[in-house]
Amino acid sequence: MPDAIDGNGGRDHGVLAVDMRGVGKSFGASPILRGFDLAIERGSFVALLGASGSGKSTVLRILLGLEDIDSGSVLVAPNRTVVFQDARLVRNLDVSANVLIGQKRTAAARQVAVRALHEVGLSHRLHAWPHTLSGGEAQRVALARALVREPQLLLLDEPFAALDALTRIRMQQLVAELCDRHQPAVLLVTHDVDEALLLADRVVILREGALALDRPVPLGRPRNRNAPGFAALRQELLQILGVNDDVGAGPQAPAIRGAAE
Ligand SMILES: Nc1ncnc2c1ncn2[C@@H]1O[C@H](COP(=O)(O)OP(=O)(O)OP(=O)(O)O)[C@@H](O)[C@H]1O
Repeated sequence: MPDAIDGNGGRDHGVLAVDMRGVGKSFGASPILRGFDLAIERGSFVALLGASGSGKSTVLRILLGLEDIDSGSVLVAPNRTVVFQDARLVRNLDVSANVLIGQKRTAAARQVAVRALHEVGLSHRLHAWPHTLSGGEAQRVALARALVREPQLLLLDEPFAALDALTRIRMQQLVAELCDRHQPAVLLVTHDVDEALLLADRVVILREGALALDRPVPLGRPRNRNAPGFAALRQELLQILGVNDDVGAGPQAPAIRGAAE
């Protein structure tokens, strides 16, 4: 288990929800994290990008206490919760009971659940069964379940990856609103550079076990993809991730065009 941040340490922990220093982690002979550092201030939204297999989910699992580390130190806010790519609802519990999983089901708790479901736009589905929900609705329930815990740290592991493009946009807007209102610290793992830039105060990139970039996102809110500076930031991140997002302009394209002219 990582140690809990209690605000009494020698470092300035009172303002941090996450403080990972020099973390090393291997699976067998494969080093995944090598001297990985990440600090997240309370109330701050950080997006973690990186190639597939670079170790993003491993970072989240370490913060959840599901993986031990080999070296370094990890301090984390004790009140933390996670939303995964799939909502992980319990099939034989209705929506409001799913929101209250692990909580005492008092009348006051039920009121909190109703309020949270209202916040995510699901007041009309309080007693629905999980199998009757769309993917977007199920993720809203997962968000409501996270909200009722009033986490100091909200971990989001590609929470929109399984949703269609339009639902994804709506969910991004919802998460931006909820985080603005509740102000948890957030660590969002995503493959989507636009999503990172739309939501985060800071973007960090994991490469070869360490941070290849730790960059503030100097865009106002609410945000959209047409904001001045958005496109330039997007290019910068794609370049560091080693991605060229031109479609149809591979190395062959000019020669083929030339041959046809
Ligand atoms: N329990 C485990 N045992 C052995 N190897 C593991 C284990 N968990 C993860 N790995 C390996 O560690 C590496 C990092 O995995 P991780 O899931 O953290 O990457 P990721 O950046 O989240 O990837 P993706 O973007 O594809 O989800 C991968 O090579 C993975 O196969």
